[in-house]
Amino acid sequence: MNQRTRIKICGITREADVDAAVEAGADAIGFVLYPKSARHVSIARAAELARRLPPFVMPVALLVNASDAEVADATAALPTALLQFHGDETAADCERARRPYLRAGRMARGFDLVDFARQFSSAQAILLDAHVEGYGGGGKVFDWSLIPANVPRPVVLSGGLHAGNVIEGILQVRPWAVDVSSGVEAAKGIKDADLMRRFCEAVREADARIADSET
Ligand SMILES: O=C(O)c1ccccc1NCC(=O)[C@H](O)[C@H](O)COP(=O)(O)O
Repeated sequence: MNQRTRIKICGITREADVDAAVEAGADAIGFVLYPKSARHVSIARAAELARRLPPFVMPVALLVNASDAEVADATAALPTALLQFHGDETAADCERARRPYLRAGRMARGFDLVDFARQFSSAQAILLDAHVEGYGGGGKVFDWSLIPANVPRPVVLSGGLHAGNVIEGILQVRPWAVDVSSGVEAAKGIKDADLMRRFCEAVREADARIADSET
């Protein structure tokens, strides 16, 4: 049973936001390597920011339909990073990286998440995001009732989360982890320390309610 919902804060571009996210309680920090994103950082910049992370806080390198060369550059520059494939990558594409990875699934009515999770059986987890233009980071909540009970991989709940809805999301979905970007921002790529703190506090509140309900 997942006693503590892990927290990923994504789209970090500044040193102060790395430090504030860690202080707030993030378990993982996402760096968007997708050039078309407003939260994009270069591989070198992501490596520079990742060097600020203390032990036990994981960097996540986020890729969208990157070339094998780009993936190789990212894994060389970020040797401890978990990869997150957030485009149209196949399981073979993801596995060629030979690195633990998350695979994003963009939830929409008719999307067969169980089959998708079976396809990506080598993924550490499936990150469930809303189906938005530009692949991700859209700040949009999807219908959590679309998530079946029998997903055969750990689930990361994502898409439009914030301090005001994450408790409900955790109680309803019971994910392994939650992921947030827009919901803790002052502007795209500019995180708000107070919003990050409140988000992580809300996740702790959800975990406490679950623990109480099981005693
Ligand atoms: O964050 C982006 O700009 C982005 C762009 C393209 C693909 C993925 C992207 N982010 C991936 C993430 O893991 C986000 O945290 C996730 O989509 C949730 O974002 P939000 O709904 O803004 O919390």
